[in-house]
Amino acid sequence: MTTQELIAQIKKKKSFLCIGLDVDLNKIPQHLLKDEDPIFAFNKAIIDATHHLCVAYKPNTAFYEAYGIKGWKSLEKTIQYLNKNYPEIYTIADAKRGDIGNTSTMYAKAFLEDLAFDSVTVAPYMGKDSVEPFLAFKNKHTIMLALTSNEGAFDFQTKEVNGRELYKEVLETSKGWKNSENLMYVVGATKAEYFTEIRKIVPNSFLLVPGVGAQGGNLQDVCKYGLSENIGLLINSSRGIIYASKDENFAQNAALKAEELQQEMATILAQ
Ligand SMILES: O=C(O)c1cc(=O)[nH]c(=O)n1[C@@H]1O[C@H](COP(=O)(O)O)[C@@H](O)[C@H]1O
Repeated sequence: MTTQELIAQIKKKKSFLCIGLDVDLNKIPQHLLKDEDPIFAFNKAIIDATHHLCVAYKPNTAFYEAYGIKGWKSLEKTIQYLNKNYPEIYTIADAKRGDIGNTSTMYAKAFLEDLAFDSVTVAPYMGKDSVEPFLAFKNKHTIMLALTSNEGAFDFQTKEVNGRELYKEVLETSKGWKNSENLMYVVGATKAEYFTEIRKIVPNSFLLVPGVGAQGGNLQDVCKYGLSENIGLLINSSRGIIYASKDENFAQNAALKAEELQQEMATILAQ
C-alpha cells in the first residue's frame, strides 16, 4: 500500500488506530481453546468486529513464534485473511529485524513478499546496509525504531553521539539512505515530550506510536505534538483493546475499546 492510500483511508475512517494482535493463549477466552487454531479464531473475531474502526493491524511475531510451526501458521492465516477480506487495511509485521545485507534481504522477502505484509519493523543498530534491503521493496514500508516506549530507551537512544541524541542521529542519518521515502519510524507514546524535536527532523514522516493504554501513554499529548500536515501518525494499542474481556463477548468489547480511541481521533481530526 502506498502512503497516499493509507492517508486516504485514515481520512475516510476518521481513524489512525492500529490494533496490535499480540495473542497470548493464557489471555484469550477459554472456549476458543477448543478450536483447531485458537490464535486465528481469536484474530478473526477481533478483526471482523473492529476493522471499521482502525486502519491497521500489527501482529507482533513474538506471540506467534512462541508457538513454533503452529504459531507461524496462525500468523500466515491471519495475514491471508486480512489481505483477502479487508485489502484496504494496512498491515505491519512487528518483527524488529535487521542484519547484514543478504540476511536482511531474506527477512524482507519473508515478511513483505511471502507473507505479503505492507510493512515490517526493523532495528537501526546495524546501520544503512542492514536497512536498505528492506527499503528496496516497492509500495512497502520499513518502520525503524527511533525512540522506543520502554524504560530502556534511556540506556542508549537518548545518549549523545556526534553532539546529538542517538535517536536524532538515527532519524537524520536515515533520511539520506536509498529509498528513504519508504521509511516510517517508531516513537513511543510514553515519550510525548520528544515529539516536537522529532517533528523538526522528520516533519511529514509517518510515526508508528505504541504505548497508549497498557504502557500509560496519552493519545491527546501524542497528537498535540506529533500530528503532521498529512496526519503522519499510526497509534497502536494491543492489550488495551484485544483483552477487553475474556467472555464470549470479547470481540464486541474489544470493538467498544477501539471505538473509544477512534472517537477521540475523529474529534482531534475535526479540529
Ligand atoms: O515496535 C513496536 O511496535 C513497539 C515499539 C516500542 O517502542 N514499544 C512497543 O510497545 N512496541 C510494541 O507495541 C505493542 C504494544 O502493546 P501494548 O502495550 O499491549 O499496547 C507490543 O507489540 C510491543 O512489542
